[in-house]
Amino acid sequence: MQPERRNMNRSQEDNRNWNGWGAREKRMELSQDGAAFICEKLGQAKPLGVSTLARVIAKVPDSRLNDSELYSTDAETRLRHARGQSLPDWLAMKSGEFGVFPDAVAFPVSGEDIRILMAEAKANGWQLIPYGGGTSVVGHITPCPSDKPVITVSLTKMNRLLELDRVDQIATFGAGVKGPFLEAQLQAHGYTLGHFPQSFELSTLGGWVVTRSSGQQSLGYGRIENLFAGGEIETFNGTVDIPTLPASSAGPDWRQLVLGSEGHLGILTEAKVRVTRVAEEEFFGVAFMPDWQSGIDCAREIIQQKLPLSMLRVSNSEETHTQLFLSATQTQRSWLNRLLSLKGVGEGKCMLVYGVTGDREANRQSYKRLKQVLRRFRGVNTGQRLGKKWAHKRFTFPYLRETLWQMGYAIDTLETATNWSNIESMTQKIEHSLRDGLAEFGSKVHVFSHLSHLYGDGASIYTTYLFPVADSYDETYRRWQKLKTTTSTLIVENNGTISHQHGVGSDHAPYLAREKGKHVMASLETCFDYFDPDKQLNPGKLFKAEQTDRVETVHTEKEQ
Ligand SMILES: Cc1cc2nc3c(=O)[nH]c(=O)nc-3n(C[C@H](O)[C@H](O)[C@H](O)COP(=O)(O)OP(=O)(O)OC[C@H]3O[C@@H](n4cnc5c(N)ncnc54)[C@H](O)[C@@H]3O)c2cc1C
Repeated sequence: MQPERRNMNRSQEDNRNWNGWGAREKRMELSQDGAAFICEKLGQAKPLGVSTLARVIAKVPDSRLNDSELYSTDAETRLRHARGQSLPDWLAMKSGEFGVFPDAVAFPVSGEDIRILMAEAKANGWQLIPYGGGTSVVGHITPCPSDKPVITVSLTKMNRLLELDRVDQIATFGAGVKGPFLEAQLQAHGYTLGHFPQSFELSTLGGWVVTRSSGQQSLGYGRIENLFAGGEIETFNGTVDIPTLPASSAGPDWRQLVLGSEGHLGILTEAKVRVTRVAEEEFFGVAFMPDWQSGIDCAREIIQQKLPLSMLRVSNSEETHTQLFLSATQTQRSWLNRLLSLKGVGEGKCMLVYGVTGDREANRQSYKRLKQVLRRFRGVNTGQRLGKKWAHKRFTFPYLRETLWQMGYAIDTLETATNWSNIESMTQKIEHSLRDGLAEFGSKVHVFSHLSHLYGDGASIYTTYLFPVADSYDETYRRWQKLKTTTSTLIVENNGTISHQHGVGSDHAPYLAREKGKHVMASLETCFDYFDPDKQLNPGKLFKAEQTDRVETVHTEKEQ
């Protein structure tokens, strides 16, 4: 590895907020109306003081590693790779109380660099944390306290399109490529991956694969598990080449183990993905349903009829109300309300956003059928104007987090997936659990949900919640923990998955055994041990050693 590889491209690093989301120069402002709406819902709040970068750099302890050309031990670089984007990560970054830092950060440029690093790690007992874009919201990349040195391995320099096979429609990328650069490289050749998570700006292909990510247009393009065709993963037991077979009945599919492996199995260096030609036409539109139940029923009908849309999401009435306050002026809201009430859609209205992607003639047919179904469920289609607005802002919403933080409000999300027959009841339970969760502290929580990804047999429920920060970071964390624990327990106890798209990391690890059962947990651990016998890869995530008691208890309940 060459010495110049040690330090990150400083301009790229410096442009990113060190203690929040995204690029430093970007913001999402809240209108006066929007701010008043939040204050009305949650009461006035007092923001917490925020630490400075210089103060945190001064707190970074000396690295336990000697200088080497394999990695950088620079304090600021270590700090910038110590945390992801969960609410606990935000509290740590804003307060400056990071807790644990990696001892070094490596910036390999090839699979060979990673093999060398892993050989050294094996010989010296170092722990390695693979790092994509650092957008995890469940504590995937935060180092756990350890008596062994910890190196975070950033894939950021492995970001090129290495091959585009037009016959097979398979593209090979360095796994560290971020969303915009991946699409730019593909679209230059007339292709797209079509994977657009809301974190698109910063998250990477490797991160998407190993966390089983889902993009906003998964309805049309498929989730990442449909797009991931194969590639190369470096493990402590050697390189594993995953072939790109279109289909196979030759035993279990190894790709399925890489998907969701969360940096435990090895480091994905190259990912081969199934791409499609850029569509002739794409548009987004918005309809309003009279109430939540008709929104759910209409969405289910669209999906079960297999109407070929690329996206569909339905907000409940609280989310619809909130979105309109945050993004539309009073004049726009009155105009919309008047129009909708003339057509029989009133107070309980629910917003349904759809995407149509394909060739013009096919789109025309899909759109015609969509409008028929909407009418059957008494929906009012407002066409593409609001859809364009949605598409324009689809990746900017995360910037609102900083604006709200500066007003004294914390924001977080929870997500699950469950069968259609359980959707209504599950949404109610989640919202109820969050809304009343801080009553004992006299604190309000504003909660709203949407169905974000839809399937023939069910859907994912994505819930956003906001609450005023308490008068200290510790107390704010305790309140978040209470909301998270109570609601996560409720989800797994009511036939929901602990995560539809964010993965397990450390925050969801305590609930995994409930979902998988004892035998699956044990066999997964055994398999991972084969590739990482000394547990050097991202320890403390996915499986939590200290959760053994809970795992046993939960298992006994489940398997009896
Ligand atoms: C504002 C916001 C919006 C989001 N929206 C969505 C969404 O719409 N859909 C969605 O699915 N998720 C979403 N997420 C969650 C997050 O973006 C995803 O989990 C994403 O897949 C993480 O990718 P990353 O490159 O940032 O990975 P990181 O956060 O860097 O790492 C995540 C995990 O992957 C491992 N890892 C990363 N790269 C590799 C590699 N090459 N080899 C082996 N292991 C690796 C890490 O060790 C870690 O365990 C959102 C997050 C935020 C903050």
